Amino acid sequence: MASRGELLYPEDDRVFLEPYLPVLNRQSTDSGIPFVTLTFATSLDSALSLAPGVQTALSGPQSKAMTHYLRCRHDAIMVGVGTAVADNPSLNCRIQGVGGYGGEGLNGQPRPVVVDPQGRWQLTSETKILNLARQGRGKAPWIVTAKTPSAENAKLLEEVGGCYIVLGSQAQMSEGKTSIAWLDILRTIKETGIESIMIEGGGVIINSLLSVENADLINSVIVTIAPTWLGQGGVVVSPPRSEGSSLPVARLQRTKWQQLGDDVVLCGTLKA
Ligand SMILES: NC(=O)C1=CN([C@@H]2O[C@H](COP(=O)(O)OP(=O)(O)OC[C@H]3O[C@@H](n4cnc5c(N)ncnc54)[C@H](O)[C@@H]3O)[C@@H](O)[C@H]2O)C=CC1
Ligand SMILES: Nc1nc(O)c(N)c(N[C@@H]2O[C@H](COP(=O)(O)O)[C@@H](O)[C@H]2O)n1
Repeated sequence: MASRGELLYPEDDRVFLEPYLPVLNRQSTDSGIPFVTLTFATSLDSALSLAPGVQTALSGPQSKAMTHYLRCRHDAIMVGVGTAVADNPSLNCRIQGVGGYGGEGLNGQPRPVVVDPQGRWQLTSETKILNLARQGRGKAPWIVTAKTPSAENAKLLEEVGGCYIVLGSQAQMSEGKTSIAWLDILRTIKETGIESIMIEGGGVIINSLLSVENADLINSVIVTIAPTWLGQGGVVVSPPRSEGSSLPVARLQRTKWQQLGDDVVLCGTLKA
């Protein structure tokens, strides 16, 4: 029986996901980047949320439990600053038996990583990730940035054992936006000892990773499809086309479907 908000994801369902997950206890590989799983929940009109900055529950209880199982199968979990600001997420794993939720220490908890190149995320006493780290219910976050962090943010982060990863020299400015090449981000993450990472969103992150230029960095894609439409104005998954390429958008291989409650979970691979 699950307690304290713990989620249950049955053993039988776990078997289905196995071909799409990093190998358990695998040794470090020399690929230069971690195993990358892109995973998110979408509506039938490809929306992640009703509007930018609005958190929207799409997953039902079973697929939510599946997402939490994925969290315990990766060393790290990444979101963009848009998601961090909109959702104030926990980004921990609330599966029964995982460290912080009935298990020992923080064993099984992923490291939250937030991509925030311009220091938009203001940490406060209300920031859930910090409070969970303080309570031993999740790991302290790392923030990938291009800017020297504010003294207030740095203090709050360091107090719970988190840190900034400053990639200023790799950052590029275009039309007022700062971006860092995904290869640089993922290489740096791997150098810290992270062997696998699940990337949850939001829209900007997913669309840029699914562009033909970056899709090769992704091993698996696991999408929860909720049987609903969110209507116009939402944050949608619709990657840019690469006009010069023979394949203008990414396409999944080795696809499989699983029904979880009313939701459908689609798994596939991208890396050749
Ligand atoms: N349904 C689902 O599974 C999920 C839904 N969401 C929703 O998505 C929405 C947030 O999405 P977005 O606004 O698109 O924000 P986002 O979470 O994708 O963050 C975008 C920001 O991340 C930074 N960033 C992304 N790629 C970068 C790169 N290569 N280099 C440097 N910085 C980079 C930039 O500052 C960019 O503005 C929210 O409404 C949230 O609730 C978020 C995650 C999952
Ligand atoms: N799998 C999934 N289903 C949904 O319906 C969602 N809205 C999301 N959002 C992602 O989960 C994060 C919230 O996680 P916590 O429960 O706070 O740990 C949110 O920030 C999105 O990354 N995911």
